[in-house]
Amino acid sequence: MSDLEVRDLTRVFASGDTPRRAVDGVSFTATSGLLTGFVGGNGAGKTTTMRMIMGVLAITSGEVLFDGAPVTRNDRREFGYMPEERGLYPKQPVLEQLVYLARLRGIDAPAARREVLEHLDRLGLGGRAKDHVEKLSLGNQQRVQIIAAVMGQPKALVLDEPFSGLDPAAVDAMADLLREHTRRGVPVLFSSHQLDLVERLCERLVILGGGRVLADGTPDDLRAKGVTRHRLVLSGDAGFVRGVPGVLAVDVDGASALVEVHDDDAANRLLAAALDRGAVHEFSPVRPTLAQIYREVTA
Ligand SMILES: Nc1ncnc2c1ncn2[C@@H]1O[C@H](COP(=O)(O)OP(=O)(O)OP(=O)(O)O)[C@@H](O)[C@H]1O
Repeated sequence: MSDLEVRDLTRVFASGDTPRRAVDGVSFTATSGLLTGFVGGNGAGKTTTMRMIMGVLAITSGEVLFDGAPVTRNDRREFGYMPEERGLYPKQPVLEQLVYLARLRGIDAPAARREVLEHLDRLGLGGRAKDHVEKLSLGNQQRVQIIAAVMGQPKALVLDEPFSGLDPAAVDAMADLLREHTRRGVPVLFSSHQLDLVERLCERLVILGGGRVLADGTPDDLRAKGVTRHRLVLSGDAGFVRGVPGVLAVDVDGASALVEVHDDDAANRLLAAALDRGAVHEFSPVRPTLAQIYREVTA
């Protein structure tokens, strides 16, 4: 069971006269056996962080640890990496290319062929083994890229946007595949802009903004820190909620309102005012979605 950890990781790009801190003191752990989602807006620093983890970009300061010790070249050789710039050769057949990549990882030829064919079948590409990569749709090329990253029992997986461009069936197949790796005790770190997907899949989350960690924890931890909203459903019009002190009306639609209450007193005032007007059919907390938490922490 080996965690992948970054400590105070920083990368400064010298662009003209004004150096830019694209990653600025980032620390987090991708725990072994868990799926960690890495989210953040465009330019937040996710790709730069992953490149430093993989050693394809020099670190300005800070460190990357694997299994509690500074990561070595040999460790990284055994990590599965899916880079942002997809690195397939367009004019080489799929099977040949994947077998070649597997052999670079030290897998012998028959085992490599067996593993590649199994993965192709699993991801619905069994009939495309002899096609050149360039003949595949972008989503199917993405599946090939994923296979390239997960072959040969990697010790950790670092995947930059592995789900982008995949259809729902491929997302499910891919999620199953990643879970198999977490079950082996491997840390899996993946970046994504698809918050609904991250919410569904991840056991841990790291939210990055402006090169810094804005929030880090399990989805439940982050939800507990977010603002809880309440849904109020009445028999009559709910528009009065707009005038209750300490209550922010997020959405009012006829007899139903979604509100944020600042404290328990405001909640009591709201409920009393509602009861004065007639029957209250529902007054219940609404768990914040990851998208809502994301908006709050990146605001
Ligand atoms: N080689 C480079 N030279 C100069 N600046 C760079 C370089 N690579 C990245 N940057 C800058 O670093 C910042 C972080 O970029 P990065 O690609 O890591 O973000 P990201 O979170 O992966 O974004 P996206 O979601 O858009 O892929 C951006 O402002 C980017 O312009």
